Amino acid sequence: MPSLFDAPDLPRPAREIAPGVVHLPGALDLPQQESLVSQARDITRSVAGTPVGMRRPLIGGGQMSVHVLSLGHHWATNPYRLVRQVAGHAVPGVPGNYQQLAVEFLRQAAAISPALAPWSEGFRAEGGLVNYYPPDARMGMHVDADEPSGAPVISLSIGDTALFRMGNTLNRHKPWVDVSLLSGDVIIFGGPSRRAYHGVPGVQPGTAPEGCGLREGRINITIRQVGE
Ligand SMILES: O=C(O)CCC(=O)C(=O)O
Ligand SMILES: [Fe+2]
Repeated sequence: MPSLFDAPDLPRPAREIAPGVVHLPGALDLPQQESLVSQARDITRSVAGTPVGMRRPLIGGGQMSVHVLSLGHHWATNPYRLVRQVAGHAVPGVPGNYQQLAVEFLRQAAAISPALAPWSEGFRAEGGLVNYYPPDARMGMHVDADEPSGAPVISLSIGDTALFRMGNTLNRHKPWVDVSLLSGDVIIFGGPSRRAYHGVPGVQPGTAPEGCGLREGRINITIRQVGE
């Protein structure tokens, strides 16, 4: 679906794509991307085959095409609640470097979007999700409603280019804004868009740059504050 994606040679300034949503193109250099991928891979391996390992969650009637690893806490069902361990297996912690990255990108984003300014100090990286998108994966429109906190979500993209769709707070339909996320791009969403619908309609296979740490597919890391 290349027609969905921007021409790769267009200038890509840092900008607010919707109220409280800031795109920081190329915010992570290749060595940073490579080391985040290798760190995520080590964590994933350390819990592989356990109930807190990377998995493809069931949602509604189907199974997600994206593989998900929870960091810091895990959402259990029946009853729906935050847990720190599953069947005796501890959920892997949030790596310390996520806190520093979150604060750095929040400051950059707050300088562009006044709605994010209240969060440029005091953010706590209490939870994280590592999403792995195989080349044909996608993520449907949804709201990130699991965290009681209204703090912004800091979202890092590594690997294949993704089409990211930021919608509205009312429903999963238009109006929305589409933006191509290249390897190393960061999106921060908060303020009036913290509970907006968003999703990833597709990933462009074969676009991961040499040296990012991934040969194919895409990794998305989100860093989240959970409590108020
Ligand atoms: O992969 C992305 O860029 C978005 C991921 C996302 O929306 C989520 O994990 O809640
Ligand atoms: Fe999300």
